[in-house]
Amino acid sequence: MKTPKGRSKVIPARPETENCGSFPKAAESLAEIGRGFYARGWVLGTSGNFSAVISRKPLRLAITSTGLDKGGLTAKQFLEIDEAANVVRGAGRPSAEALLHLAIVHNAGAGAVLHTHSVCSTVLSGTHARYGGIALEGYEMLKGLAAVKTHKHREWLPILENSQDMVELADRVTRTLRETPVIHGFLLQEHGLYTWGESLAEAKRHVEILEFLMEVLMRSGAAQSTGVPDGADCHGPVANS
Ligand SMILES: CSCCC(=O)C(=O)COP(=O)(O)O
Ligand SMILES: [Zn+2]
Repeated sequence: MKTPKGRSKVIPARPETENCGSFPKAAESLAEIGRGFYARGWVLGTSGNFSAVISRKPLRLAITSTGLDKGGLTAKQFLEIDEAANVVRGAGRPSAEALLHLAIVHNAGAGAVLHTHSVCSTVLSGTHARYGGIALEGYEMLKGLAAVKTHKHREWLPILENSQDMVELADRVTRTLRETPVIHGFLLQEHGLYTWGESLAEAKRHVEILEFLMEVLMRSGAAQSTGVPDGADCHGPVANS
């Protein structure tokens, strides 16, 4: 590309290429993030899975093996997979949800994909399933999502019906991402949260922001319905007779 003065313009590397090129480095960073999420209670009981793009052409992901306790996650427990979820480095089976990671990488341009199973995402994805998603609006923390500049932003977190058929589910994930390209994550009903980012750091931030906002929603609901005496209105409890 030429500048108006005819000089070649240096195009900065896209942040999404940040993870590329080093499987060991990506696995190390993902393992550290996974242990942190376990400590927060977001990936208990072997739940959750994590991946990062390490090469785009050909497509290669570092991804967790299936069935791991995330509390002691290490870099050695990661596998390298290709665009069809075949293992090309390491021994073992990749996450059962690898096809969802690939669908997100393909259709959201993600450089990293993180999946958590917090109590809040599990509860809210059930209570809000009949609305098709959760609208998050008015919170300063929304500005932690990529490209969001104001608390007035309305973030739509779609809820997809859960399934054990990963081919079918990956297909619905793909359709959701094509139909609503502005989202930063989605919920699987009574299952958990998927979010992603151009870089691993961005994906981690998105988990923290979305988990925070879901916890706020849960606690706000509880705050409104607990400690309020029967028959009370917003001016206080009814007088004792
Ligand atoms: C008790 S976790 C059930 C499976 C699941 O939803 C999950 O996130 C972990 O699956 P993986 O195959 O990645 O271990
Ligand atoms: Zn899961």
